[in-house]
Amino acid sequence: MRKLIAGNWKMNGVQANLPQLDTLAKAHDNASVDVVICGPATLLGRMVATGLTIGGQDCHPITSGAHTGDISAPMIADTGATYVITGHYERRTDHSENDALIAAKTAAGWDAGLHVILCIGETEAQYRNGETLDVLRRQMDHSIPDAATAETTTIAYEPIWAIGTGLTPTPDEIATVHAALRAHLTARFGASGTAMRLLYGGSVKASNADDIFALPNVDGALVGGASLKAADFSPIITALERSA
Ligand SMILES: O=C[C@H](O)COP(=O)(O)O
Repeated sequence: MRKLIAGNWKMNGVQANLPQLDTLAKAHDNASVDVVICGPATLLGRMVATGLTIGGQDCHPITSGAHTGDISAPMIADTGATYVITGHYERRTDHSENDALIAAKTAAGWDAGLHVILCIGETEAQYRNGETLDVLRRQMDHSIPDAATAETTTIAYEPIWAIGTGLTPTPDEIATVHAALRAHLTARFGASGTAMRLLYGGSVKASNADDIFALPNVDGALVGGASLKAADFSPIITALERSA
């Protein structure tokens, strides 16, 4: 399986930031891993023009209609983007998205021909109470539609308490969680579950990337803050290439 590194710009980025992508595109035009930037909807078309692989950060579960401010999966695909994130914790929290809605958005992404990066993760309280694996299995069972395949879907494990905090689980904890996720995916989806990429996300940076990418069942990363500047993101891409 080809590893994947995805940058999530979240609600950041205006036209003045596009040269960051030109720098990345030049530095990694022959990358041995898949490199994706999930940008703000306002910039997707311009981001596609850089030659990088581009994704959206969310999509509506239906294709069109009276939903002011929303963006559908076909609209994302129309920009030339080929990926979309669903289930990110900030969507689950800021917009009260539940697993059923995330499953519908995921299916909508597939229908539009987009590869979906579906996020799961536990809160700090759930982590402290030892509920992590139960929470993640429940999220996977209810937010990943039955039709998921390795070709259409990537799962990103993002402990909520690690997002943007500088905190990360220990390498042993990440390895334990990813092994459990892999076992669960294989039990449900067979060979496709074994081949489905599993990303780690949450405070990934150049200084911890090698340790995280060396872990079994870590097939890449979903990177937030450190994906905004080419100077920060490029060494993380290179670290993933080293591990591939
Ligand atoms: O989508 C990315 C994640 O939320 C991780 O964000 P972060 O790298 O800023 O912690």
